[in-house]
Amino acid sequence: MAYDYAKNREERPDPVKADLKGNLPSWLQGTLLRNGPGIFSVGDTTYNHWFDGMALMHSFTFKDGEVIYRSRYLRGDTYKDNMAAKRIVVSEMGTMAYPDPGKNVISRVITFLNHTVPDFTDNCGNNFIRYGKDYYATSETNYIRKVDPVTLETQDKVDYMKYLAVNLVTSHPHYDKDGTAYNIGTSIAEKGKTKYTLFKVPDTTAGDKANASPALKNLEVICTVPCRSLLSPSYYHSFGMTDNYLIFIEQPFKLDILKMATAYMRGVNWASCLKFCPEENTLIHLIDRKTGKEVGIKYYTEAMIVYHHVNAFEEDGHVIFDVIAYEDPSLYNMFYLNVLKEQSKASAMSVPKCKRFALPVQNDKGIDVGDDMVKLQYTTASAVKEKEGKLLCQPEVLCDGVELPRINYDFNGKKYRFVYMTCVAMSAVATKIMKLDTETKERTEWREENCWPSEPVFIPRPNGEGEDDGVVLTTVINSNPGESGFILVLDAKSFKEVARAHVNAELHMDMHGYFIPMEN
Ligand SMILES: CC1=C(/C=C/C(C)=C/C=C/C(C)=C/C=C/C=C(C)/C=C/C=C(C)/C=C/C2=C(C)C[C@@H](O)CC2(C)C)C(C)(C)CCC1
Ligand SMILES: [Fe+2]
Repeated sequence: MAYDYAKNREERPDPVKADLKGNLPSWLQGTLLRNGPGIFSVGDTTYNHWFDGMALMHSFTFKDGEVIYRSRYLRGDTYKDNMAAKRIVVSEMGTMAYPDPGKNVISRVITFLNHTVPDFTDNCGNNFIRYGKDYYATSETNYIRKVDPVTLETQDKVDYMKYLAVNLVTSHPHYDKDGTAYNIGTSIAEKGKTKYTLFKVPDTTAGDKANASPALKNLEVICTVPCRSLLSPSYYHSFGMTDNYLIFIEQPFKLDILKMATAYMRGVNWASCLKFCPEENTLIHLIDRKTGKEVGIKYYTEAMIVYHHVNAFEEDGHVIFDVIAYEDPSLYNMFYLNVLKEQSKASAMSVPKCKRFALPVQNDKGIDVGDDMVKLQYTTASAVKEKEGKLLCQPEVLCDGVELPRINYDFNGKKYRFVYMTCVAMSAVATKIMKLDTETKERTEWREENCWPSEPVFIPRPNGEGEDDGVVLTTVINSNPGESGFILVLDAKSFKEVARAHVNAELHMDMHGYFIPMEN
């Protein structure tokens, strides 16, 4: 049986108690929020791409041995405008929409000149971010939408641009132990300059800035990185962070600003303005978090496309970081709804690989050209000196066919061992999740017939011992006849089932989740 990606999914706003099998650990208290596209057609119009779908959020609340489920559409301006017009009128990455379908090219030009750029979407169907005390549904535009993490009701629309010149921002920030959030955005041709800005948002739940709302009011710029090509900034989806460094990959997968300027008029989507340049290399920027300065070494590697960073850490004068890397942009192309309909084409995706890079941070004076500067026993990753201050990095492949990586976030930026991921094999539907031991390369898998698990989220046991002391939560779409979907609780050490809670509602394929532990 195939999963129907194009089908509109229903919301279930009234809380329902899930049917529990097994025993939940008593310490597991909190809410797993998940986000993903859920509405794909309105009236006679349909989005071209699965990522474009209007957000459907869902949540699983673990409390006193019970699991409560609910789901709700994000009722942002995009949702309201589309619903009021009974057709898709707001453009997304993969779908260019026009308020008036009858318009010809000339009137499009006029509309274009009037608006310069059409309405930006606030359809935030990718992930959740916490800034200060607030939770936001996010995609990658300048708009984020505050949501009530209990009822999933849609609240204020917040515009990054009020606080910082950025047109695109990732939905994968990092958080330090004080709760400060770190993120990166691109500003396109602002005052003639195209640049990436790394910024941080202090936690406002404590201290004298506690009342600032939104927390973005307290945003501080860490540094800006100029784009290596002014008219084509790189696309990126996440970045890496260690105790002392930020890792930003400037990959040759770029937005062509000139093409974007005419996209609306030409009737093509934003995604068609993305170009992959395999003949170019990938630049790796290593930035000192305290000074905001780049390390004085140019690190580069061959062309690749990375969406998800896994983790990064420092050891013996190196910064080691793990990512999920592709050889081409086929992942994005595979998620066009017409491609997903034909399963055979869907298998044309290049295999995502979990790769480890090692960046020596020490000065390269006295090192011969051609020498590998990586001095770590446990990785075959290399960084060969090409000339003064320039290193060519070759990664070690830790594992093939994996995506949507999660770790024990208490180990973010620190030496770590375990990654939890979905397994990707020749299809847009994951049938397995796995735990990877990056030290021994051992893989432990969970699967069940006709079941499609989501991104696995690790929840640490409070005061737990060891990195994998906790549980892994994954929501499972169950296509076995007569059976319903469930949230699965696995013991993270053994990767064995502890409990499952069936929901009497249809689960949908989603993207990312965020766990909010219950306050004691
Ligand atoms: C470009 C641009 C503009 C427009 C920007 C817009 C609309 C941006 C929207 C960006 C969005 C929605 C980005 C979303 C990115 C999502 C990504 C990279 C998702 C990756 C997903 C993966 C790897 C999924 C994996 C899988 C899933 C989900 C299911 C599993 O079963 C199988 C598996 C693992 C393959 C403006 C602001 C109008 C003007 C300025 C420039
Ligand atoms: Fe993502």
